[in-house]
Amino acid sequence: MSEKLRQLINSITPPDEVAASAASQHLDQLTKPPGSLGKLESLAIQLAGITGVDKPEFNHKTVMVMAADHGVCEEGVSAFPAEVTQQMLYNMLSGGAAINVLARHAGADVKVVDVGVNADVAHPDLVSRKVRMGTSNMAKGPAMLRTEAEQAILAGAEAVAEAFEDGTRLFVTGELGIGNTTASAAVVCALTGLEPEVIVGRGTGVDTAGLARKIAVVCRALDVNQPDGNDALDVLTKVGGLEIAALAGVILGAAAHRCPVVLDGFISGAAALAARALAPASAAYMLASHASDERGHAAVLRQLKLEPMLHLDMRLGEGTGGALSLHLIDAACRIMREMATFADAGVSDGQGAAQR
Ligand SMILES: Cc1cc2ncn([C@H]3O[C@H](COP(=O)(O)O)[C@@H](O)[C@H]3O)c2cc1C
Ligand SMILES: O=C(O)c1cccnc1
Repeated sequence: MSEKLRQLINSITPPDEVAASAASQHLDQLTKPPGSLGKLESLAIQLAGITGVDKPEFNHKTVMVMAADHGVCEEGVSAFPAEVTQQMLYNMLSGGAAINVLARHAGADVKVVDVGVNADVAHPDLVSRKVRMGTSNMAKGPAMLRTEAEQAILAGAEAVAEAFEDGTRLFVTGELGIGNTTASAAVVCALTGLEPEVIVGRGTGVDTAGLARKIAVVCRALDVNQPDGNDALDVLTKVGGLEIAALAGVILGAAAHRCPVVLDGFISGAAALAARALAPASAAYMLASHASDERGHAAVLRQLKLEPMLHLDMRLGEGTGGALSLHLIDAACRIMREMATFADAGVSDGQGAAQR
């Protein structure tokens, strides 16, 4: 492992327990029965611990979209052709993709990073950090070199560092890459030991024959490459994707900067498992936005011990579920800052009353 990656991993420290406990005490003084705001309360406490500020406010949020192509597409694992990655990339750079709309609606920026799109893409708003022109077909051999997986992780972490310099204090994981639900499924199976039959899903919507082909391809990729489940870098190298590795870097980078990182769907979940394996302390900085309809996502969230905020039957990726959950994060922060306490409002608290 490179010195740079080791330094990144070592710079991640546990959240601030003092700020988390101050947030918890503040919540109990607000004019409501204790705990009655449910998950908004645990969210507020987690955000305080992450930032070290008892009443945090996130004025600058960024969806980090990592984009790359997949050699495994030649096995017929997606309902869409591989060129859609570059076509959608231009759509996203023009502001017309779902993530552009939902990020605008939530007041967040979108930063698009090319870590491995199989085309020369040039656009003033595109961050070009191309490691290579897409992965090799993992059904036939390793998807990439170990050094390339490391380079992709660092590209994600460096994109976070730049956004942090520009003022971003909360990150959302997003991605684009036709074929990436296949690579993500292989990563999840390799890291957790779960069977492809329970993890591989329909992605963009392959039919039943396509699903069977996808499962067989993931089985073959695991068999051919024998990734070491105890070595996340080996897993990303052999059956991963450049954008999946870069997303692991986004997560590690956010944790290193003590910023919350909101996970989107299945692909983000695979990256989160890899990030946690590389740096267990990063787990405390993760928030699960939604439960994706992709088969396997529920198992990924169980492995990560995360509960999703939203259940909207979405299965798009790009960071769309993450962007929607920002409304709840902002709501939790406003509760902390704006709600009156029992003392402020002259409302009797439950202390003197008969216990329920
Ligand atoms: C038009 C379009 C827009 C998308 N935006 C995100 N994805 C999502 O679907 C792809 C993964 O699914 P699979 O593994 O089945 O190829 C990724 O690009 C992911 O970001 C899209 C897919 C399509 C077709
Ligand atoms: O859950 C996701 O992130 C997802 C599911 C299907 C296709 N693309 C992304």
